[in-house]
Amino acid sequence: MQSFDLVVIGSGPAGRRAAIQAAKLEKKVLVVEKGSRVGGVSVHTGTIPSKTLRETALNLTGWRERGFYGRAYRVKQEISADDLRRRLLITLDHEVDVLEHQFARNRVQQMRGTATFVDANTIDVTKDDGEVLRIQSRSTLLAVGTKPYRPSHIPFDNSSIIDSDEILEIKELPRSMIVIGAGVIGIEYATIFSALDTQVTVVEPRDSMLDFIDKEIVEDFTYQLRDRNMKLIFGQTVESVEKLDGKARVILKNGRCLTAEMVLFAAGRVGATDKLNLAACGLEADNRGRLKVNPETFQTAVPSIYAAGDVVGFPSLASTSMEQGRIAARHAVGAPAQDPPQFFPYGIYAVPEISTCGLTEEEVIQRGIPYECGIAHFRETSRGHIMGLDTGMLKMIFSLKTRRLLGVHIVGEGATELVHIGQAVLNLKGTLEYFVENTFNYPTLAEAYKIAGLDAWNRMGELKVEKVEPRAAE
Ligand SMILES: Cc1cc2nc3c(=O)[nH]c(=O)nc-3n(C[C@H](O)[C@H](O)[C@H](O)COP(=O)(O)OP(=O)(O)OC[C@H]3O[C@@H](n4cnc5c(N)ncnc54)[C@H](O)[C@@H]3O)c2cc1C
Ligand SMILES: NC(=O)c1ccc[n+]([C@@H]2O[C@H](COP(=O)([O-])OP(=O)(O)OC[C@H]3O[C@@H](n4cnc5c(N)ncnc54)[C@H](O)[C@@H]3O)[C@@H](O)[C@H]2O)c1
Repeated sequence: MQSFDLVVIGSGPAGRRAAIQAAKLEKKVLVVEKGSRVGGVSVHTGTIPSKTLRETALNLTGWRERGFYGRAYRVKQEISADDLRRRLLITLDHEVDVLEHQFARNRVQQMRGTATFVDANTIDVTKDDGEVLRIQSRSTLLAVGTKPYRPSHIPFDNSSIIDSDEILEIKELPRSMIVIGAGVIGIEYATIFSALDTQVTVVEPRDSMLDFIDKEIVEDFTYQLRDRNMKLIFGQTVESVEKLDGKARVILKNGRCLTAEMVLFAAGRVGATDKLNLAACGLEADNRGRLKVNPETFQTAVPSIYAAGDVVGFPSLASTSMEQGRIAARHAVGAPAQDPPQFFPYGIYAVPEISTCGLTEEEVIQRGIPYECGIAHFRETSRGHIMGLDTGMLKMIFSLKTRRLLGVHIVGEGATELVHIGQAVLNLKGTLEYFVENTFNYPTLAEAYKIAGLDAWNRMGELKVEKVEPRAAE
């Protein structure tokens, strides 16, 4: 029986980063992956495919040029599902190739099959042909991720009623679509298909969407979606979903009946822990298949077993999963990592993008911190004029007492890139003066930071600097 210092189950962002980190520390590492290719949800059905689809949709529709040439402008008149898929396959091949090369360079061993616990340090790997290999692990990292939540009362048919994995396989672009669930996945796909001129309706049981985002940003975003004729139905629960002559019908609890060519059910995800036989190692998942860990070490209740990535719940991002995997691996092999910086960014690749880092205005109020905001609209920047942008805004929140940046919130073109300037200032504990006193490239959208900084400065006034007596020459 082969034995390893660290066995990583799952090759998504958490597993991949963990395996390479442990290998760099000269440990014997094995990655077990049940999928046909390494990369996890992130590469095959999640982050990379959805972002590639978004980029293709924006390029082929000419979306970014519509500010100049009008809403009817298109780069390609008839866009097919194959047009969208073509770029996807090239991107995915490249991602897998890079990852396999990383594993090979770092001598991370790989095994294809489904991992199941025999006991806390023994794992069976069942291959596709039924062969079972037994391995021994000093430590194990569960980086098994999640899969779409598919309740039994929804008649999924992989054609007109689908989940977010199946959307990548559609044969034709639907003319109309109902998206159930206004979470990040639902909203990203809803806005991408709306950009492709699909008539989109979103149904969400809560009274609003994206509750963890600053309310003012969500309001601006919501206005933009409604302005382009997307239907957003909040506070309504779905009673039933039915197939209907090649279409689908969604009946809401209030009696409203919606019909569309396609329904995307995007009401959350569940941890992929069902195949692990957790009972054999003394662990138990919650009712959504998720595992509890120590948030500093990612150790589960069983000391030699760690869990990281989506299987441990919020924030469920590829970016944070990688970092969690790295921290877990270091702890598992006895080389603990330093605490990560306090603030990480969150990027929602909807059309338009949203990105945020630090506290929202609602959180600042809740904590009783005296504050002031500065806002810039992209149309106030010269780069915005050049790009034909009439939407997009950047908001910063500052402490009145310390003048430190507390949060940065952006909606609009380039938001997910722009946010990193604010993130750096936040984590380096910078103040309003950084934005007011620094020179930014011109013309850029980053100039919005300067404009928002000046907007806050106009309300907060000058920094009161006590006069310092010049020191005598030493
Ligand atoms: C549609 C969509 C869009 C997203 N967009 C973004 C985005 O823009 N930015 C972002 O940061 N995040 C995004 N995410 C989230 C991101 O994909 C996840 O946070 C990330 O993939 C989680 O990584 P992970 O390592 O936890 O596991 P995953 O990527 O979920 O990978 C888990 C792997 O474990 C394998 N596995 C499971 N069980 C077993 C077993 N028993 N034996 C062997 N192998 C097993 C699976 O086959 C899978 O390959 C998106 C997710 C989705 C679904
Ligand atoms: N850009 C990104 O970073 C990105 C993109 C996509 C996904 N993700 C991650 O993937 C995770 C999963 O995303 P998600 O959108 O599937 O889940 P989610 O939990 O974010 O959203 C699910 C939504 O569905 C609604 N809902 C729940 N039950 C419902 C029901 N029965 N009927 C109708 N609506 C219902 C919820 O109120 C919620 O708004 C997220 O945590 C997110 O962080 C990240």
